[in-house]
Amino acid sequence: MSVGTPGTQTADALVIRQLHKHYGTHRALDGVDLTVKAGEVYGLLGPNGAGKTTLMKALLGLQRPTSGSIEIFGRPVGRDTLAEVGALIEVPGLWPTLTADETLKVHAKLRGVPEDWIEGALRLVKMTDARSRRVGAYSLGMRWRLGIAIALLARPRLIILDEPTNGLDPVGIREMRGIIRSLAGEGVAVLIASHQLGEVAQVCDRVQVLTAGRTQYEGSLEGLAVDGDVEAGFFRLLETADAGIR
Ligand SMILES: Nc1ncnc2c1ncn2[C@@H]1O[C@H](COP(=O)(O)OP(=O)(O)OP(=O)(O)O)[C@@H](O)[C@H]1O
Repeated sequence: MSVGTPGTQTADALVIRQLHKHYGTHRALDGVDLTVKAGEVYGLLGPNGAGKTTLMKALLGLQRPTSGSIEIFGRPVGRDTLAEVGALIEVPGLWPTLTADETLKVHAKLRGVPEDWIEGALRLVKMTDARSRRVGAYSLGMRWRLGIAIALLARPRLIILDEPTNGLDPVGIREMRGIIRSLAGEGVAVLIASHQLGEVAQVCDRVQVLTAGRTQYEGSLEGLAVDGDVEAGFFRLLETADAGIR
């Protein structure tokens, strides 16, 4: 399946510069920079209240930033750029009595995409065998995969996943990682927001740690490590940032 057309335009799928969002005197985002390239998996990590949802909403055009810029494939956020974006916020609500095939047909009609694109989306999430079963009988992991297939239907070149591991068991998390890597292999840019380091970090090429709207770290996962321990480095960073706020 071809989702998007890697390499035909700029390699930067998403460029965020000096993004600020203030609610009154509260700075939910305080000068965040972030770039995700085509074929890259980027993890936005931070505790509750760090500003991840605020950033996602801004890049989906749901919220106007106080200042700063967001470009998707070189253009400011708007109707035409959002056609390039697929998003999955946790596990989607699905109709239990429909099969995966029927569910995707409904979404194909709603998005105005040809039905023959369904096949590729199902293959990418490894659901061709389960396509004729009713969604009500699916495990949470299968529902998540169907959610991804829905997000992929319109062949987006940038995928945004908010807390993708919520509720998934270890098998589901492993499958999720495999699917995310396949997407990146197809040239899709993937932005994952999560408050969990362990469950998503392994799949990321680069991560950014955000606390209270500020970037505390950006770079490779290894660079976050203290004495070779990435998790220890992550928690030390959160504690240091927390102490700075108090
Ligand atoms: N509409 C709003 N009005 C005022 N403050 C808000 C509003 N939305 C978010 N905030 C505040 O902005 C900060 C960032 O919130 P945000 O939801 O973006 O964080 P988050 O990292 O997504 O956290 P969570 O994982 O809990 O969703 C928080 O302090 C939150 O209370």
